[in-house]
Amino acid sequence: MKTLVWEELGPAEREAALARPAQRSDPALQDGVRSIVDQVRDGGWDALAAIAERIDGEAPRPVTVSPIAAEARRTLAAEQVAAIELAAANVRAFHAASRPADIAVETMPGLTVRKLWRAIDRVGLYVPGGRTPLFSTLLMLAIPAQAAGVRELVVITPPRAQGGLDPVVALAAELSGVDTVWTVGGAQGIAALAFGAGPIPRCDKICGPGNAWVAEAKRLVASMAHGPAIDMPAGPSELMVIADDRANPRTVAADLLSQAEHDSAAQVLLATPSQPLLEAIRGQVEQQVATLPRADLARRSLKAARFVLTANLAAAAEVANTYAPEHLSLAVSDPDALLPAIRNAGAVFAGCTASETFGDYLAGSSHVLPTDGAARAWGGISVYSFMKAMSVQTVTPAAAARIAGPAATLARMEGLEAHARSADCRLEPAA
Ligand SMILES: NC(=O)c1ccc[n+]([C@@H]2O[C@H](COP(=O)([O-])OP(=O)(O)OC[C@H]3O[C@@H](n4cnc5c(N)ncnc54)[C@H](O)[C@@H]3O)[C@@H](O)[C@H]2O)c1
Ligand SMILES: N[C@H](CO)Cc1c[nH]c[nH+]1
Ligand SMILES: [Zn+2]
Repeated sequence: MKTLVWEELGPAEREAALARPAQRSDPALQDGVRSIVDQVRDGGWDALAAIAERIDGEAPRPVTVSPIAAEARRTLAAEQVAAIELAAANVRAFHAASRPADIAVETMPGLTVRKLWRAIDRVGLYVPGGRTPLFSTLLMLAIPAQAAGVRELVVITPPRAQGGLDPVVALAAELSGVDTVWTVGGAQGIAALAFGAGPIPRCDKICGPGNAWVAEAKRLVASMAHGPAIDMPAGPSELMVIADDRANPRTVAADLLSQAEHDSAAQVLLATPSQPLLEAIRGQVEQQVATLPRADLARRSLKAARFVLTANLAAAAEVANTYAPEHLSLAVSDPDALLPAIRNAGAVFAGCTASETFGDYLAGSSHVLPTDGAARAWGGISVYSFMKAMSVQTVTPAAAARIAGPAATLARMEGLEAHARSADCRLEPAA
């Protein structure tokens, strides 16, 4: 947990201070991912099965979720099932309300342009499960995809350590309207979704977060010829907290640790104008981390933590905009006053009673969010992630007669005679 005084840093030091953990862009990892992706693309199912067995202990299997979900309902406590159902209901409500509306604009009399939203045909969803099955991520992906109307979802997740599909993942799948989950993960799973492998069909787009292997594999397949689209860079978790002296150090420390426990490559940051608060939060982090079941993982992540002392809250907001965190908590007494200054963040938690954990599980928005600075240009998963807009032009004969001349003129100005003649044809009476 490094402390930095923002005003004392020059531009290069500021950039270095806000760098992501180096392990996320390890060249050996990138080479490893490329090798896996190439093998699966060229070798299909046999290569996929061999790699999956070597890395995760078993070949991919399509698992029908209903019997396993039924077992989960029998074995889980009623409050556990109720909590998942609550999360699913909130995520569904938010995304159903977020569906985009088609529009029609008459740009000139008789000339109408519509924007029509259409769902993507086939989308691959990655549900992380290396350390612990993140069943909540299945809700956060599949429910928005269903709200968008995707025809076919191909869902994959790593097998459990003891093999097979986790029952709670099966229950989350059932609640999200997904009937089959493939037990395959990592870069090999992403390659299978990207290029197809045996019965796993190639997908038009791959959505979902994961560790550095998964994030790098998505980046790579999207850059390859005939590769799929991807949702966004969504790698190891990040949280920045902006706090003023009204913030509770215990709560802020708990929030920081909530993301540090995800991954040794996760990163958490604090920006505050209050030195006493900064020190109090540091003390709380040190105290609380010792009591966590995942203390080792969190401690490794905390090595890349940054505690930034700023001149004021406006400067803290600029630190956030420069870093562009996946999650940004505004642990300040007047979050609405600070919000207009925030431009770059995947999700914002406004005020001390808002919690990153609420967003992770059940507020309603998706917790699949851009990391590694991608929040400068990307938003998190929404129904838009699973749709594209197509324009439709309709023209009355009278409007065609009015616009054919200017269109032909523009075409000839670009030296494109065939375009011009195509416009000119619209001046002729219909046959
Ligand atoms: N950005 C987001 O929206 C978001 C949301 C949820 C979770 N996350 C992140 O997802 C990640 C989940 O990570 P995880 O590891 O638990 O699960 P994961 O499913 O992402 O990755 C596990 C897989 O990685 C592969 N792998 C691991 N080590 C490997 C190695 N040495 N060689 C080859 N392959 C290897 C294996 O195939 C394994 O099954 C965390 O980093 C978490 O922070 C991010
Ligand atoms: N915080 C993660 C996104 O970075 C999502 C998650 C899933 N489960 C718990 N948290
Ligand atoms: Zn989380």
